[in-house]
Amino acid sequence: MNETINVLISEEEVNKKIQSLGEQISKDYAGKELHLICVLKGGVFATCELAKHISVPLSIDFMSVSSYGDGFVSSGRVKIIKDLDDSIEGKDVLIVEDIIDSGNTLKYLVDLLNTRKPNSVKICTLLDKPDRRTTDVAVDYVGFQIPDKFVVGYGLDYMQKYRNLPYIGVIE
Ligand SMILES: O=P(O)(O)OC[C@H]1O[C@H](OP(=O)(O)OP(=O)(O)O)[C@H](O)[C@@H]1O
Ligand code: HPA
Ligand SMILES: [Mg+2]
Repeated sequence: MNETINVLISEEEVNKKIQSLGEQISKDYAGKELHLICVLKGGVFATCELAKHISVPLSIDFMSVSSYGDGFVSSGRVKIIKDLDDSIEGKDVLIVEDIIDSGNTLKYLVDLLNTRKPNSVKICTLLDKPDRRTTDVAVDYVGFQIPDKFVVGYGLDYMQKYRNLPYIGVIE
């Protein structure tokens, strides 16, 4: 079955926003090196686009976590599918996500990464759905706040589909 998808945030708006986030992050980390952590799978498009607009030296590592399975609602259990390859000890870490919804995933990740003695841990998310938050997490860089709708595109999936849409859409 094919779902109907309406555009919520256009490709141009998304790309412009990520560019400005990259410029802000470059200013904030001037004189430092940055270690980006891409949260797979959803964070992959935002991470790649953001990295292109960051001008301080950076490295990238990948962690794969999952809590939604194929549904619209978080299972509440965050499962590590793939851990980081490299140590983050002493590094300035920036976690890059596609969305913060309940907050379960980022809360779990921040708590986990903080046990590994990084110099700092900050969060950048393309989308923030504040109405759905059940766990408090401090987010440092937000692209867009969105209403309580299930969105797809730019890394976000519904049953593993639609991640490749170059815009943010809403399933109706
Ligand atoms: O704030 P939360 O309620 O935790 O929701 C946000 C998380 O859910 C999605 O990932 P998902 O677990 O579906 O895995 P995926 O990235 O592989 O699609 C999304 O990419 C975030 O990582
Ligand atoms: O709105 C969403 N869409 C896709 N995946 C998600 N994971 C959390 N929220 C969402
Ligand atoms: Mg994800």
